Amino acid sequence: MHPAAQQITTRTPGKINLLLAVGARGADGYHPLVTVFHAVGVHEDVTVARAAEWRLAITGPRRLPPDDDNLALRAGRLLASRADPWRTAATPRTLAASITLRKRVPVGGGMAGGSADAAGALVALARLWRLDVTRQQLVDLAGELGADVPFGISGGVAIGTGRGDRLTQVIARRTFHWVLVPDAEPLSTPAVYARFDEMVADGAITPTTREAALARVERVVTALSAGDAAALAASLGNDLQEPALTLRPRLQQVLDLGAELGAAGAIVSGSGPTVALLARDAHHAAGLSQSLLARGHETIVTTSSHRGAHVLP
Ligand SMILES: C[C@](O)(CO)[C@H](O)COP(=O)(O)OP(=O)(O)OC[C@H]1O[C@@H](n2ccc(N)nc2=O)[C@H](O)[C@@H]1O
Ligand SMILES: Nc1ncnc2c1ncn2[C@@H]1O[C@H](COP(=O)(O)OP(=O)(O)OP(=O)(O)O)[C@@H](O)[C@H]1O
Repeated sequence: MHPAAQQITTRTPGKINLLLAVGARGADGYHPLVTVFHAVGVHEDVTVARAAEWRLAITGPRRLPPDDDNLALRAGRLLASRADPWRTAATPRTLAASITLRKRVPVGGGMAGGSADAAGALVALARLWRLDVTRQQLVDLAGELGADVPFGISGGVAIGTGRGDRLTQVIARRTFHWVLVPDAEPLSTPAVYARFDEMVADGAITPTTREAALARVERVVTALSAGDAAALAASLGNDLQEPALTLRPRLQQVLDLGAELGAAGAIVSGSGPTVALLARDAHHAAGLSQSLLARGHETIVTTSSHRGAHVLP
């Protein structure tokens, strides 16, 4: 047997929602969703090392203070509290770790960066502690941390229902090219859902029924499997886009600019404020990015990512 690794690093993708159909708020405060998650190559790396007590450090181009509420720490503590049935002879008695996040996903950007950190921490710690736990058991635990966390583990393309945490994986090996435009200020996910509720109450928008949502999913999945960027662009949809735009009106200018510059499609990612522009190919993406940079916008050029949280060699 190999000696137990003292340090493990995982890599986990951020996401955009190709489709985000939102139903009416339920009694539990959550909205029933039908969504198509699409992982992109903007990654969070989570390094864990054996330690006597919990520690957190944050590095990388996107920063936030390393406080006790960080989702990666919450993930670690949750796994430690549930680990007993999964212990092996190689599992340390004290389950704590030092966690280092290398963040690349915009913070509070609607791309599930914090969720990716939690997903990456679960996979990394399960390996560090030599737990006999299945990926599905980790996915189930992930759902307790947040609606977007299970997808961080599975990655690729998945249809999400329930709170967005019940996943059905879609085989989609084609690669799509995206130019992401982050906004300087985060948007709060609960605030965007609350704005959705206000707009529903005002009659400005209507929640999407499950039947309507499933028909839209089919269009997205067909476009994905054909590798057809134009068809995918035509099938993109986000019910949180209007609420996000009323909270952050300047995002409309980015959407309009994307269309003007010839993006195949333009959508707010999840609860925003990051805008995702779909390009025809890598060359088109590079050109779009250049034009946006020349107009003073930050951009991230990326593609579909086919793997969820995985251990780096
Ligand atoms: C907008 C999305 O990113 C789309 O994938 C997700 O729905 C948000 O997922 P998340 O940030 O992991 O969400 P959680 O941390 O579970 O919940 C944060 C808050 O978002 C709202 N929320 C979330 C998911 C959902 N299906 N309905 C909701 O209303 C609730 O107000 C909740 O209190
Ligand atoms: N590891 C983390 N990385 C980023 N934010 C975190 C983390 N842990 C806790 N948070 C808190 O969660 C908030 C939102 O985080 P995140 O970057 O995941 O937003 P998001 O991408 O909009 O989320 P989602 O798309 O899942 O709704 C941050 O403003 C921060 O206060």
